[in-house]
Order: sequence, then C-alpha cells, then structure tokens
Amino acid sequence: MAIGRSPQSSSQTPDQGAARRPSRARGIPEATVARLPLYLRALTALSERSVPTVSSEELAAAAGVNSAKLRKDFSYLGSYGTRGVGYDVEYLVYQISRELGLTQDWPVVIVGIGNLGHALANYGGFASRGFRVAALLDADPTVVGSSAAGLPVRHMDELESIVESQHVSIGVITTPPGAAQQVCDRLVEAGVTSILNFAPTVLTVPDGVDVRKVDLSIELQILAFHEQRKAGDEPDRTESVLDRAPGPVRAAAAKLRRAAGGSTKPRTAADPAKDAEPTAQGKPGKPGEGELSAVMPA
Ligand SMILES: NC(=O)c1ccc[n+]([C@@H]2O[C@H](COP(=O)([O-])OP(=O)(O)OC[C@H]3O[C@@H](n4cnc5c(N)ncnc54)[C@H](O)[C@@H]3O)[C@@H](O)[C@H]2O)c1
Repeated sequence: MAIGRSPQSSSQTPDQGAARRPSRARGIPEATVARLPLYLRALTALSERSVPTVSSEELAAAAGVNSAKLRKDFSYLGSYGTRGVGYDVEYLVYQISRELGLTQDWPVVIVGIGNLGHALANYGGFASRGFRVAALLDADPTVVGSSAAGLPVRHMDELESIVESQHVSIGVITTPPGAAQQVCDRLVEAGVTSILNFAPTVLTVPDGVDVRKVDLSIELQILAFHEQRKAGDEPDRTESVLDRAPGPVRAAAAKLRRAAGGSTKPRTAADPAKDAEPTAQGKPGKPGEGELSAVMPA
C-alpha cells in the first residue's frame, strides 16, 4: 500500500495536466471525460422533452461548453453528427453513458452518516444515474443501527465484508476531516479503487486509486472573489468581508498590507483618503483588490 501514493485530482475543473493526460479507456483525454457528464446532463434533459436531434451549438450552449470543443470531444467517441441535422439525442445519451460506464450498476458505500451522509443517502440522483447505495457505514455506536433512506447504518467493522460481497469499487467519505485519511486507507485496503471525498482534507492514495474531492466552500470562496471584484468600487463592502473573515484570513490580510507598506488596520469608510493610494505595483488600485484573493486557496 505504501508504494506510489499520489494526491487526488480536483473535481469541477480539470487541471491542465489532465487535459494532456489520456484516459485509460481508448485514449480519451481526461478533460474530455470531465465534460462528458455535462453533455449527458444536457442530453438527458433534451431526451426527457422528446427532442430527437440537437445541433452542436445548441448542445454546447446547454452544457455550457464551447461548440468547437464539443465537436472535438465527440470526435473521440467517433460521433460526428449529420450536417444540417445535428446529433441524434438518444444515440448520444447511450454512447456517452456507455463511455462513462453508466450502463452498468455501480454499488457505492457512504462512510460517515451524519448531516451530509444522510443528505447523500437520501439523494435520488445517485440511483437514477446507476449508482446504487450498497451500504451506509459509521463508527459511532449511537449512529449504527439507525436508518437513512431506508437503509440501516452499519458498523465500520463490516466494511471489508460489504465491499467484497457487493463488489463495491466506489466509496464516498463524509466523515470529519481528521478521520478521512484513515477511512480512505481502509476503503482502499478493502478493494475500493475510486473515492469521492467530501471532507476538507487532502487524501493520499496509492497508484491506481482515483480520488475526486467536492468542497462547496471552495466554490463559495471563488464566488466571493468574483463578487469582490464586481464590488471593487465599494470599499466599505470589501472591508466588511475582511472584518468578518476568520482569524487567519484577517492575519494574512494584515501581513499583506504590511508587506505593501500600508496600515495593518482595515480601512474604513471614515478613511476615504486611503482609497486613492497607489497599490504595491505603484498604480492606483481598487480598495482591497489583491488582498483577499492572495490568501485564498488556489
Ligand atoms: N464538501 C462539501 O461541500 C461539504 C459540505 C458540508 C460538509 N462537508 C464535510 O463533510 C464531512 C461531514 O460533515 P457532517 O456535517 O455530515 O458531519 P457530522 O459530524 O454530522 O457527521 C460525520 C459522521 O462521521 C462519523 N465518523 C467519524 N469518524 C468516523 C470514522 N473513523 N469512521 C466512520 N465514521 C466516522 C461520525 O460518527 C458522524 O456520524 C465533514 O468533513 C465536513 O467538513 C463537506
């Protein structure tokens, strides 16, 4: 287990290395693989409305992808559409589902049945996409024996036998971050080779194990960054975000201000003259610009 441990890849945005890295299956780039679920979601919506065909432009808009990229992605599947007609919706749904391995049943275990584990267990979208929740597991004896989504919560001691008997290859981790690596190790030891990690921690896994992480707070931080940019001409608002930020963020912001030769105190509405000061680059800048973004995770 100790050989070749590697950190997980990030969900949501395929990294640049991933764009070049061919998928194990028939040389499809990972970046294309990451877009296939977006196409599938858009195509499924069209299929539900009984739309027979779709142009690359329409589908690209529905999936939020550039149409040239879409055509290139579909060329990896051997799907080129028909000029003047477009793509056959039903056939593409089948083709992408097959490529993603969704034409087979994927039993999944969820470990850590607290708030989030419950919510995921109750989420109907897994089953409708071929991901059957095979078992819910927890270490807390007061949680074990309760039920969620009609399934009993089972003790972690049963993990290995469940994974083996139900041929589980995908595990979902919804434990506190401190327990996540240990749970991950146990899942991998038991034979799980794909992990969806909701705990805000970086997991290391051996070669051959895929980890995807989901962190809604990172998405919110990215939105906060864009909101801050949009509100760049509203200094009061930006400062109030920093004032309410957690201690380490405030400390880092103060450090950046010191490094830039500015005051360590947050600027206030009663301090308007500071807003006209040049930034560290010597150009007039928007108040607060570059501060919060510099301390946010990449
Ligand atoms: N990714 C996201 O967007 C997102 C959103 C919300 C919460 N979270 C994270 O999800 C995790 C769960 O959050 P929550 O609010 O459901 O927490 P919670 O405390 O309600 O539930 C955690 C559960 O994990 C169990 N657990 C603890 N150690 C375990 C172990 N070693 N083996 C098995 N089970 C164990 C606990 O008994 C508990 O039932 C946290 O890490 C939290 O930060 C992530």
